[in-house]
Amino acid sequence: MKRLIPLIAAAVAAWLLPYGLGGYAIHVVDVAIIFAVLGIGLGLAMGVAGQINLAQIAFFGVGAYAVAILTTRAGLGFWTAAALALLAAVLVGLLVGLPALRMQSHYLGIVTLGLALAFVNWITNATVAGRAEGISDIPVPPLFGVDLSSEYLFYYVELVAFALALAFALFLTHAPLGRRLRAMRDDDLAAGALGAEIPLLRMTAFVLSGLYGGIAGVLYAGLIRFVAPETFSIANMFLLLAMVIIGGRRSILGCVVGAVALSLVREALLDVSAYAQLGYGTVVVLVVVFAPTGLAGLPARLRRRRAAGARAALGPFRPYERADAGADGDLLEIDGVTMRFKGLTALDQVSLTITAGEIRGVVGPNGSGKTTLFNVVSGFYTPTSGRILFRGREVTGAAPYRLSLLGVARTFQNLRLFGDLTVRENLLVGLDRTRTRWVWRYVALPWSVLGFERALRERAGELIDRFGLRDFADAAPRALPYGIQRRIEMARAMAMAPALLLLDEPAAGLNGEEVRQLAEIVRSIRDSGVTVVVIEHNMGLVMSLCDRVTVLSGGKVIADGAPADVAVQPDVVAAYLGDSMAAPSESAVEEATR
Ligand SMILES: Nc1ncnc2c1ncn2[C@@H]1O[C@H](COP(=O)(O)OP(=O)(O)OP(=O)(O)O)[C@@H](O)[C@H]1O
Repeated sequence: MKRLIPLIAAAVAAWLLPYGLGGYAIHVVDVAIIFAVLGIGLGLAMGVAGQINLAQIAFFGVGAYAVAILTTRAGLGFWTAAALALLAAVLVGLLVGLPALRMQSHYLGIVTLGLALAFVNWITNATVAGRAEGISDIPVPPLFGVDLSSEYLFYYVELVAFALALAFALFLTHAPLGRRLRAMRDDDLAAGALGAEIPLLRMTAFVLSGLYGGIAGVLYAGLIRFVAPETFSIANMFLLLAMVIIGGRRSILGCVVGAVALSLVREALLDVSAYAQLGYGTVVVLVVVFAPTGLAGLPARLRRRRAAGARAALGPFRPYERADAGADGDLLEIDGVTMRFKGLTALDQVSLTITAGEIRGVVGPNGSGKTTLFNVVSGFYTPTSGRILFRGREVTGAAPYRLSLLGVARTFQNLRLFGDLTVRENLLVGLDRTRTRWVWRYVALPWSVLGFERALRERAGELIDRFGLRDFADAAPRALPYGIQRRIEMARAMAMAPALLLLDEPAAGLNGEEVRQLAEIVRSIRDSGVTVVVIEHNMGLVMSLCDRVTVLSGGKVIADGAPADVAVQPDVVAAYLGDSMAAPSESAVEEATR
């Protein structure tokens, strides 16, 4: 109920607003709402999904021009034209999203800007689009006899459309899809390894942007009933960008506040518009430098600062239940895999088999190809030659998300936690095992998404307790000590309920006690029925933990067997281990397990 009160108050205030406004003021408000819808679309692509999109103004234009052309040239009714205009904007969103499959960051910025320029060029020169003069005489949208040529009445149409658009955007960003989009923004490699279909997610971001641009375009056509190229100019794209950056692109409400505020400021500064552009530019630079998360991000920044000071401790790990009968047979077969990078052969005809239920160590000197082996197995690289079979099924070259959904989980040597997601959200990304095509439910069955989210949160709570992370559940991981981050990464990998867990140097940076706890956790994971492969430089840990050890040197397997046997093989000793492993292995074991 407490939450409903501000919502009801806002709705009543919005409903009453036109009563206090003059004719020009209501026009300004109507335009501000359109920019707010555009801002939400841009925020979804740029802020939430991290896809630079300078074509938002073109999506807006496609929506508005499609209505204009279809009503005045093809004689369609306003709402039929509006539906087709939304479809057109979504399709253009898909088209503009295509380059995002291959390129990111500033390259994507340049390409989307190019596409926006191409659109302006087209509408300025095409006869069907009315060239520089634009298209006038767009019909008044009919609505059960309500006269929508009145800007006061059109305000209510906009208000309903805006409320729905805002509610849907907020719902998306707080649901599993939004979390995945944010995870992709933070680290697309890690998100892929956790089951996110990166190409489809990028397209989804642009489709959403297109849809919101289209809605804004339809509203604009209905309100102004005239379209001309200057409305969709690059200058206005930058104004839109300024709105979203100042408001806070990562927050949907921030985008709305920025859009409305700057629309009003723009009106106030109409007489000095030449200087106003300069002013927006300066404010944007100041915001980017001093408050990169915009106005909306300020409260969170302050809160986080306070949270960092709080005292919190890692709890004990609660072991998994033992699986009754462990699986047997070969889980992973690597068959003659070679991986070449230009002139360098990182893996050379590597063959090895991982049996279900074992803990396998992979050791070797720096640069011997261990991480490359993991990258090949988890789908980051497609091997130059050779085959990989997982549970008897060929998975050579399969995308990371596919392997993740099949049951391969991994951690990273240099920790790849999603820095802007909380610890709980990091685990939730791992727990979400759905495919992106599941997104139709967001439109058709939104309540089923809410139920799914509740179930995920319950399981996240259990995982947080099991890994002793209760005190940090709602903190940002990057503020936490290294040992805790490693524990979170392990929990996130286990959230995927994998059959095979690949751990890349899990003990790096840990102290003696943390290494002991790590060994306990890995054993418990194995006892629960998960097969573990661990790359490690800490020989004591390898000797005590692993059932078998594979030694790589120069990209080749030079030994494979029980730790004690491998440690004394002369070529292993010669290649890399020397006396660090062969002689004092027992004392090292003691040290690691003490
Ligand atoms: N994407 C890449 N492009 C070019 N060379 C690469 C790439 N990835 C790895 N290599 C090269 O392949 C070789 C093996 O690297 P890899 O990271 O697999 O070794 P490693 O055994 O994991 O080493 P470390 O113990 O230092 O992590 C190195 O010479 C490395 O420079």
